[in-house]
Amino acid sequence: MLNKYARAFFTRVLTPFAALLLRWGVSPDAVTLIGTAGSVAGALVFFPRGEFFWGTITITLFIFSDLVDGNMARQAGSSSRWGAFLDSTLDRVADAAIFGGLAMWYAGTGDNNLLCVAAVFCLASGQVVSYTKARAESLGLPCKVNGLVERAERLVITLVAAGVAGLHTFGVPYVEWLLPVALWVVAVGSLVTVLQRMLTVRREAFEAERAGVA
Ligand SMILES: CCCCCCCC/C=C\CCCCCCCC(=O)OC[C@H](COP(=O)(O)OP(=O)(O)OC[C@H]1O[C@@H](n2ccc(N)nc2=O)[C@H](O)[C@@H]1O)OC(=O)CCCCCCC/C=C\CCCCCCCC
Ligand SMILES: O=P([O-])([O-])O[C@@H]1[C@@H](O)[C@H](O)[C@@H](O)[C@H](O)[C@@H]1O
Ligand SMILES: [Mg+2]
Ligand SMILES: [Mg+2]
Repeated sequence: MLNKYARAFFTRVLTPFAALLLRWGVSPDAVTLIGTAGSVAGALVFFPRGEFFWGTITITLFIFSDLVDGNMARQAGSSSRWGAFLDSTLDRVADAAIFGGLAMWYAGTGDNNLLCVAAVFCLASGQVVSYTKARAESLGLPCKVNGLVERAERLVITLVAAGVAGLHTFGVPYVEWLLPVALWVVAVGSLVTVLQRMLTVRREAFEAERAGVA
């Protein structure tokens, strides 16, 4: 949904910045790599210590690189299969660090086994959501449904909740429940998305076989 409705807005806003980076000689691959490194560092330095506010701010600053790298490649006319592979692969790394960092907090000082399980479930199911599409496409099937909770939704729900919950450290009351709620929403939403994509690919596979496509 966000991919469909918010992408045009962010493309307009980020295009001048992407053009500036190109003028400075920065490559899209460098932006992909630096953005991932910053997101991973923000997640693994701050989240396991329960510093959700600063973790979210750091990750948010770097994660927008995922919108900038493709924008740069398109402006430069250098979009490539390698770039697409690098972008998607490193997205998985950043996602693992974000939900892994939250799981580490709940497994340690956060001391909540159930929420640790929820965070691990978000990590695993998010990777499976992405895998369903990648594997379908490798088999020549389009996987035409994106589903309820794509990556942008998983990140926005989790990061908004983590950022606001982190204000608890500064004395803001009644905000810490937001992160647990977000984790359950993302967990259930990702499960629904996996099922939506699996059913779609099943139908597409049977239709392709009936039509005699190998
Ligand atoms: C009080 C609370 C306030 C809260 C405010 C919250 C506001 C929310 C703010 C922002 C919402 C942001 C939504 C963004 C949605 C955008 C949707 C979207 O586009 O999603 C997908 C993208 C990128 O996808 P992808 O990488 O596939 O696209 P590219 O454009 O890069 O194209 C890929 C192709 O490009 C080529 N290529 C790429 C790279 C390369 N090296 N070479 C290449 O050739 C190749 O052809 C590729 O195929 O974006 C995402 O998935 C990222 C989502 C970002 C999510 C932001 C999360 C931040 C949210 C909230 C933070 C709130 C902080 C609150 C703090 C609270 C304090 C009180
Ligand atoms: O499939 P998903 O994880 O919800 O969503 C993601 C897409 O929105 C994104 O464009 C792509 O670069 C990622 O690798 C990933 O596939
Ligand atoms: Mg990108
Ligand atoms: Mg990406």
